[in-house]
Amino acid sequence: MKVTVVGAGAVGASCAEYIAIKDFASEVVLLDIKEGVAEGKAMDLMQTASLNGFDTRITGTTNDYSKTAGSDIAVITSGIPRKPGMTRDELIGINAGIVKSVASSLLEHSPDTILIVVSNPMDTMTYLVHKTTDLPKNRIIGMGGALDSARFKYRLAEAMEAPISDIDGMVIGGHSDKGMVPLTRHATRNSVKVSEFLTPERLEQVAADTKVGGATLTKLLGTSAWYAPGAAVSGLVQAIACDQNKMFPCSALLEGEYGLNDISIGVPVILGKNGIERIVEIELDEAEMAKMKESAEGVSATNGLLQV
Ligand SMILES: NC(=O)C1=CN([C@@H]2O[C@H](COP(=O)(O)OP(=O)(O)OC[C@H]3O[C@@H](n4cnc5c(N)ncnc54)[C@H](O)[C@@H]3O)[C@@H](O)[C@H]2O)C=CC1
Ligand SMILES: O=C([O-])CC(=O)C(=O)O
Repeated sequence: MKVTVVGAGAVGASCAEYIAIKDFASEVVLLDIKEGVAEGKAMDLMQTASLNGFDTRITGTTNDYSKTAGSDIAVITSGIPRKPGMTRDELIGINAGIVKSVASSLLEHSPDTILIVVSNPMDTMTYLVHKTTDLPKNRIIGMGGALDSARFKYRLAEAMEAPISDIDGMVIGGHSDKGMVPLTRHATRNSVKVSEFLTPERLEQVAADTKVGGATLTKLLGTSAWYAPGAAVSGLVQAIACDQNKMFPCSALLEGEYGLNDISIGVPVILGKNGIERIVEIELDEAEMAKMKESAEGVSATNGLLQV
């Protein structure tokens, strides 16, 4: 199993590290345009192999796509991150060009690969890859909901003073401060609805904190987060590589599901060896459906800024 990660920055390197530590891939190739950076990070990570007990071989390359040939899965993290006070949408001008050319170079050398898009604004970058490549829709996956759901569970556990392993919950919709739709009504602590433990006001606060999870970290760090994003990507990669049939909310191209068309947005999907094995349509109530519709309008407006 060969995995390429384009962008050896904060998220790319974290993602490579988690993939290696989980030890399910034979090879991870890191690629970056900055001379020597991918090679350096790959070497540094390889020097953790005997300490962390993995056999995955990590190599780095400066923009040589021939080294990525035959990748089963390729992750796109190349592009600029936001700074405090910015929205993810503001990154579109620079990141669209990068994501489009990276996807095309990857496919030249790995025509059968499954692409995972991470660069922001992620739903729109995923849509861009759908529009500019001829890959079937199951092989283009946007990562956002897995991360947002992890943050939702963190906030729920914090509010309930419960261990995170007790909590289950999911965030769908667009990966943006306003567009996320935390499914509070469906969230549970060991199968018991979270509304049994928390007041409606506290649950509102949990949802609000979840939605600005990325912005909160960006303010603290001066750039956006990387540990949880890297871990979330590694979870998707593992589900595909190991044909786990695991369910994650991912940005997927919709053709009528949830009443939406011609948009890539976060919905629950089953991930296995073919990428998106299927989209899961869960029953949403009127309020949840209205939030999803509003979220989709936001993503569509950003898609409208693309020049494709
Ligand atoms: N979807 C999600 O949930 C998340 C998305 N992100 C996004 O991921 C992206 C990367 O974030 P960070 O790793 O923190 O940024 P970073 O600045 O640390 O790393 C980005 C890397 O991309 C490289 N790069 C730029 N153009 C390239 C090209 N044409 N080919 C190859 N490499 C290229 C840069 O040299 C840099 O090393 C950002 O757009 C950020 O907003 C970050 C966290 C979560
Ligand atoms: O907040 C950002 O810009 C990066 C990101 O998407 C996240 O951490 O959720």
